[in-house]
Amino acid sequence: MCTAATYKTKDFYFGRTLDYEFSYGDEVTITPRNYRFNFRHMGILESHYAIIGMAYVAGGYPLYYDGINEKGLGMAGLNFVGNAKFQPIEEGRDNIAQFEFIPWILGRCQSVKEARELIGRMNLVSTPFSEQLPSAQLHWIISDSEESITVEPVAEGLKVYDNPVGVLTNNPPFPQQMFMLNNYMNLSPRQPENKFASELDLTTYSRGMGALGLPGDLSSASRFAKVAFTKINSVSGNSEAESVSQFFHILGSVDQQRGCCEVAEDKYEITLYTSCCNAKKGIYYYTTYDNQQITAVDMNRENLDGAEVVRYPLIKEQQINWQN
Ligand SMILES: C[C@H](CCC(=O)NCCS(=O)(=O)O)[C@H]1CC[C@H]2[C@@H]3[C@H](O)C[C@@H]4C[C@H](O)CC[C@]4(C)[C@H]3C[C@H](O)[C@]12C
Repeated sequence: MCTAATYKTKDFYFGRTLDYEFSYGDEVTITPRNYRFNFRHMGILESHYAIIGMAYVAGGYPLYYDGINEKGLGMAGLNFVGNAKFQPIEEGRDNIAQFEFIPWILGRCQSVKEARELIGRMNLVSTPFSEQLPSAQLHWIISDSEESITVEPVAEGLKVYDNPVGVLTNNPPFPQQMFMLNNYMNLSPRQPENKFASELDLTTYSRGMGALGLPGDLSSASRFAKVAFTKINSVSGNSEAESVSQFFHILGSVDQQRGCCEVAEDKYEITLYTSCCNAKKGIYYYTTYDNQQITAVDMNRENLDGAEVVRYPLIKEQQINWQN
């Protein structure tokens, strides 16, 4: 399972948790403007917006899981297993392989509005990256500081939904996730009043009772509600440190601890990494399961006019700051 979220203070933040039972070899990867993207059905894109994000780099090619571009647009792919369907190649449309979707959008669009236009001409096809890396069944969130959309490749084609919460998890399809928020409309960060029975002397015996009923399990539908509630009620200062800190707390509300989600005997899904991008400044912050110290990579400290990807292997070991 995975969870993605947006957050706005003075700047705009975009990030995700990546929950899985193994890592492909994730690296913070910067693709500068002149890296030649060779699209399988669309030819070569000689120059494009620079991108920073998490990727598995295979044979020099950045297979992005999530990222932002230099214009402040963010995009993340999350599992959508069983529902994701890719189309056959169609003449006259922009045929984009599933693994090319993130560079196609982040390389060419400044905003969600522009992304909608490109997606309108697009046909998402299942051309695999390689025999060893077949198409992943994903759906995507695309966000800028003003709005978010969810893109779902289903049997009928690509569905694009407005995403007013700025949150995405996994199954079921997005309209159902949104519908289920109706179940929680009564929840509040404030203490409840006794509406149950006036003749009973019911009291608030604990803080936090206004959100009693907010799910805490790791299912995708529960994480959707939990992170939406946390994000929407979040309060933080505007500074970079306060915003980044609050963002990690928002995604921390759906963190997966080893042992709580068994996927096979003795195999557990865990939060492999959590990311938080300052989309305005081009900074990719992350923590990993064993390293809760925030690490940052700033795309603007690299030569964005270059032609080769720049890779930062994750610092995965715990960094304890001893005080004595
Ligand atoms: C496994 C990841 C999604 C994690 C997730 O959503 N887990 C939820 C589990 S559950 O179903 O809901 O139970 C996805 C997100 C991005 C994916 C990667 C990216 O799409 C980039 C390439 C794409 C290639 O086609 C396959 C390898 C790959 C490198 C993908 C491997 C894997 O499918 C990733 C890493």
